[in-house]
Amino acid sequence: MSLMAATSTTVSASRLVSTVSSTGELSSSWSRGAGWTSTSNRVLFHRGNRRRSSWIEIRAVSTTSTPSSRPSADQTERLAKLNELLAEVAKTAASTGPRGAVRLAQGIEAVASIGAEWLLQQTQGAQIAASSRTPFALDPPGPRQLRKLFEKLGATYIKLGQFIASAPTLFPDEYVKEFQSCLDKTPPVPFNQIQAIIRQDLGRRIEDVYEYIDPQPLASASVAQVHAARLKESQKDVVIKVLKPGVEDTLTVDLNFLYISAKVLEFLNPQISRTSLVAIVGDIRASMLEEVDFRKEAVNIEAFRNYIEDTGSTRLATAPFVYRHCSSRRVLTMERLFGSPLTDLDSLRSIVPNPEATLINALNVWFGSLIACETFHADVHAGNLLVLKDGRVGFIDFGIVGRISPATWVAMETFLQSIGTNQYSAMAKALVTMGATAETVNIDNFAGDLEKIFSAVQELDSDLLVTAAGVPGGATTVAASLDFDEQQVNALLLEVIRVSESYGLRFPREFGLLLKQLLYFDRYTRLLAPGLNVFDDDRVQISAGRDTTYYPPSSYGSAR
Ligand SMILES: Nc1ncnc2c1ncn2[C@@H]1O[C@H](COP(=O)(O)OP(=O)(O)OP(=O)(O)O)[C@@H](O)[C@H]1O
Repeated sequence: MSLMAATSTTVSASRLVSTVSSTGELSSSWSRGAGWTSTSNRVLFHRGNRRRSSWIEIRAVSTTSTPSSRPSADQTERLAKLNELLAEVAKTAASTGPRGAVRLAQGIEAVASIGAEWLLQQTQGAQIAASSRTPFALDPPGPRQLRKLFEKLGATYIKLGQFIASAPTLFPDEYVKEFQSCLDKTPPVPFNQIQAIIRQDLGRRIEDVYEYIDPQPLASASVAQVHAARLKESQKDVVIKVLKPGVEDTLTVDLNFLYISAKVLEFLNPQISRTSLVAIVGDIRASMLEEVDFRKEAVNIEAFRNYIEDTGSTRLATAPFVYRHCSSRRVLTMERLFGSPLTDLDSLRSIVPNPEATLINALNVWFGSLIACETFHADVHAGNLLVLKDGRVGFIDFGIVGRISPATWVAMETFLQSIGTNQYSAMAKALVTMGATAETVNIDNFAGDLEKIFSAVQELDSDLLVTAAGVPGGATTVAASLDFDEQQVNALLLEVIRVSESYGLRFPREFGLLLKQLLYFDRYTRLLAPGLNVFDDDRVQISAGRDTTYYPPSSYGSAR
């Protein structure tokens, strides 16, 4: 294929026009005067009109001399790929429409403000260095700036940040660690906008469905806002989770952008395609779209409720009943659970004198759901596990769920049992089964490395117990020590993954999600029931869904 044949395509979209001339010059322009032009070694970005315009030029500097002006087969192929990519960019940009331009402006503003902050810090650093006559080294923008940028960019990027934090099998350590603290607290949307969404989605007058809705939200995060309410007919107390306005638009634009970025990255660095970047983007896309469709969350909640009923454990645990007649894609009306977060030790002790039984039951119910339900609750943190006034454990927020295949679960089971019994060879074999690899792994060496990691954990445990014991019963202080502990959990998870990867293993994302949840439970246990070892206690049924025995809270002296 000749160069000209490969590049003589014209791509057009409603607003963005991208052309490739017969001389090989590629150009693109928006109808309002912005655009870009590229030749083989130069890209010019243009913005403005005839009177005022500005150009940015990016020049490719070749480090090797070109022996001949005839393109090689490789170059021709890349040019053809570039052409395909441009066609895809144009198509995606067109489908994104004017929302894209607005979002682009927001993006530029966010980048500029984080950039300015970074520049200020560097300038201050340089001034201090100059006055103290010490050498100054520029601190390049890194994970911290990216995390702050994501927080500024809102919903999609905050979720993306949380995805990165939950996927140490896919992303580098420093980013996984930094994104653990990606804040998902955004100012509430005015109540009249929330009412408008409820009205539109339910297609009824609010006063016909609800006795009242508290205008003051219970919670407001980037994607949803939660309001307490009461149903009109049944007079039941409920909460309404409402998708914030504009979230879907932002998501469409941002996901398109992510998709294009993945494509561009793959084009620029073909090595990347080997790490299946597009598959990762697909995973991100699917999990985000699931989280903003509350009908999916309703299905997850109901599956969990059915499982609780089928296993006869309704006296021990619950999840909110979903009121389907007043729920939709953007509105989720569910039973309001009154309780205290599992980590609020003071309130917890006033409800259940001995929290150990409550915790064991929560664990057994959750383990059981891993196999019995199609999805498992993959976001059981302090705020999403409530201890209700009657002593039951309430599971809320089924927005993030994981799926685990039976094959992975079998290996996971062996892995968990080996943690409890310190059998590192068994642990190494289980990890090799889960992490697909064509290489032959030296099990003895791998087991030795794992042993080093897990012995370090024993030391962490004693640190944690001292922290917890030194607290004079205040819930805030206990929560603070848990925050600290979260970092340790993540560090341990990252360590297991890093060592495994050094043996050529790559785990599915579900492994990371599952292991992280288990480690959290392990940490909670050490606070709430120091005598219990999650991984090696007969009362904890890791063998999910098989002969699960539940322990009546009375047998451990707790009140219900
Ligand atoms: N069924 C419920 N009963 C009582 N309170 C609830 C219920 N559902 C949600 N809440 C309250 O609303 C808060 C936010 O709910 P939820 O976690 O479902 O939303 P979210 O937007 O996914 O928040 P995040 O991801 O930050 O946890 C909860 O922490 C809890 O305080």
